[in-house]
Amino acid sequence: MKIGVVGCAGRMGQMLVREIAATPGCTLAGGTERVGGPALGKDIGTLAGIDPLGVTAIDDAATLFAEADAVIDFTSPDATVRHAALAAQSQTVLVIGTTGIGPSQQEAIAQAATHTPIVQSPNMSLGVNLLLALVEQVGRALGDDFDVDILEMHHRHKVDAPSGTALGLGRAVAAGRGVNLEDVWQKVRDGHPGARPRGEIGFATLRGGDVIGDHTVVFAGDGERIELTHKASGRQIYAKGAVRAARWANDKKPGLYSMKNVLGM
Ligand SMILES: NC(=O)C1=CN([C@@H]2O[C@H](COP(=O)(O)OP(=O)(O)OC[C@H]3O[C@@H](n4cnc5c(N)ncnc54)[C@H](OP(=O)(O)O)[C@@H]3O)[C@@H](O)[C@H]2O)C=CC1
Ligand SMILES: O=C(O)C1=N[C@H](C(=O)O)C[C@H](O)C1
Repeated sequence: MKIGVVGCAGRMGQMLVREIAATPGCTLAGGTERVGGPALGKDIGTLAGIDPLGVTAIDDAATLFAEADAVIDFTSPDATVRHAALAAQSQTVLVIGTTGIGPSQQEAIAQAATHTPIVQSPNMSLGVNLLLALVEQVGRALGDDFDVDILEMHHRHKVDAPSGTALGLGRAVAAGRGVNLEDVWQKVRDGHPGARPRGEIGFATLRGGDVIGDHTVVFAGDGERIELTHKASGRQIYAKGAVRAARWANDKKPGLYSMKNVLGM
């Protein structure tokens, strides 16, 4: 299976190139970077810190989509929407890990998925997807007798907040309680917000250093507290999940899928 990587010089792009090169049955179809980017023309293996692969980074995503069976995208929301349109045009499988995607961008992705299989998840790791299932179950069992806040910490370079995973965890708790996250979320507390309303789902965002990704869901009741935590110690968990998703989607009908589908959860 030929897999392409858009944003191949990024933190996740490099990890994906390494993962694809090491996966039997997969070959690298190529990689892109943005127009004018410093990685253009460089070997994507060298960029990823492995032996040269004889494939250089290009800025023409349409060519990559035409050549690849699947493309993996961990870039930025605007770029992802353009890539989803190209995937629809060429009917290429697309795996989206990019977070910080807004409602109108999400609609464009859903539209593209009517033409080709797209797997989208804010976190491709097995552990976080298990955590999503657990917090939905705990949210359902405890209801709003317990207050829920979601804490996340990431490296200093991260540009979106709260993280896509934190929002996904909030959505899972809300689903367990039978409410919409958007009706109950509190993404920032500042000044004099007053006492906590019943049913609120809060978020706390920490940024610093080289933290890869920590998430904790706190269920705080009277006299007791449950905390469910996931800590990533390497980015390979995300790359492994994304390559697995690309291979899984290869024989699927057009549609918008999640890691839940890929993992059969
Ligand atoms: N779902 C998951 O499991 C995970 C998701 N993520 C998400 O993935 C995204 C990327 O994260 P990360 O790798 O750390 O970020 P990086 O900034 O390191 O990588 C993004 C790369 O995409 C490039 N890029 C931007 N626009 C384009 C374009 N139009 N065409 C081609 N390349 C482009 C960037 O280039 P330039 O630097 O020039 O802008 C950069 O090289 C984030 O949204 C992050 O939250 C991260 C880890 C796991
Ligand atoms: O930007 C990151 O690094 C990560 N982003 C994803 C998110 O926003 O949840 C997943 C992971 O936590 C790493």
